[in-house]
Amino acid sequence: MSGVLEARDLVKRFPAGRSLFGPPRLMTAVDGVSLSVEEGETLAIVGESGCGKSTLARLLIRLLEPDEGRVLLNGRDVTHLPESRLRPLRRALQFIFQDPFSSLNPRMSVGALVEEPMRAHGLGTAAERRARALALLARVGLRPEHAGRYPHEFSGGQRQRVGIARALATGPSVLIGDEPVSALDVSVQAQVINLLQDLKADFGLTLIVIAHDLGVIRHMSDRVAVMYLGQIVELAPARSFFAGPLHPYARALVAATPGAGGGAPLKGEPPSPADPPPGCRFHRRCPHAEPRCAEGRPPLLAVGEGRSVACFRWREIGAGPAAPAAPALTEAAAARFALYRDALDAKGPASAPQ
Ligand SMILES: Nc1ncnc2c1ncn2[C@@H]1O[C@H](COP(=O)(O)OP(=O)(O)OP(=O)(O)O)[C@@H](O)[C@H]1O
Repeated sequence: MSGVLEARDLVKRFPAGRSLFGPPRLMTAVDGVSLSVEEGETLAIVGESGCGKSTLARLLIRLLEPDEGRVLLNGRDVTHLPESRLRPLRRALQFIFQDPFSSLNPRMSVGALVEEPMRAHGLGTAAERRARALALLARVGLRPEHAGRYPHEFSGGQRQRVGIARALATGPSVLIGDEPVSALDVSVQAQVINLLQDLKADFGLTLIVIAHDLGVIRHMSDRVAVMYLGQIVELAPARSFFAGPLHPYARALVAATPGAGGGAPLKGEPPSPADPPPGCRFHRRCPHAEPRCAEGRPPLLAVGEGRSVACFRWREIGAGPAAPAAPALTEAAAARFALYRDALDAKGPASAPQ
């Protein structure tokens, strides 16, 4: 595997209101993130609301320009390419939005919505675009007659399928899903996750998935990056992460997952990114904190077996009482995944899923 997308020391600041005197205040939404997304993997980015997941994803696909650091696509520095030269990158990196309804133009038919990115990128003739749109709609489980209908005529799951077909239209190599299933009913979530998994295999895609739900992430990711207040605090293969996270924040996140059997709950709210604590940003909420944690920022260190952790005490914590293991999918959810797969095998993708 090689790095498709690489972040090097990315920093992104936003205005954080005005102070009475002096310059406008800034908050650092992404604070020194380095990361390599490997070809063909599914990388999950997790963390509490506001920790910078979406900002990081937007930096990676150059929907935002960083204040510091670099973004590399297939080894090429694309950090400061002007919009006029971002066309190939826009083709290669596509976004799946959380709320498919708000991301789809209600006045366009579904067929036209899937054709539009191809037209925008000057791909194929009108007939070729039409044929490809129909093929993509079929591939995501919609029928040819759906092409003439409008987004409001579809269920949430079907609209997300349209969003996925549209994202695939330009032949991207990387798909980024920002909470791609969190707006959907639980039963439909499983179908869309399985669809993404199948598409990933068929099209040789690399997936970056932002999600709150660790059950979803456990089911679909190869690696997990945990963010806290703009920084990555743990990066690990999903299997070892879910067998026992090392960073105290990651352990608390996993322990808080329904079905994980509890464990030390997270104390308090995350601090404001406009006024982060010194040292380790988690130390005020950390049950393992000691004085040095308030003084210096622990670096994200490789600790073997492809894992990295930003904690001075990871070794003692890892060797301590068993880490909370993330719950497996509930039996009901697992059965739904299996059912969906069976249905696809038996009838093909046009079996009108929700
Ligand atoms: N365009 C913007 N202008 C000002 N502040 C922003 C902007 N975008 C994000 N922020 C702030 O940056 C921080 C990180 O936001 P971001 O959306 O990246 O977090 P997140 O982890 O994706 O959160 P969520 O899970 O709630 O979407 C938040 O404090 C947010 O308010």
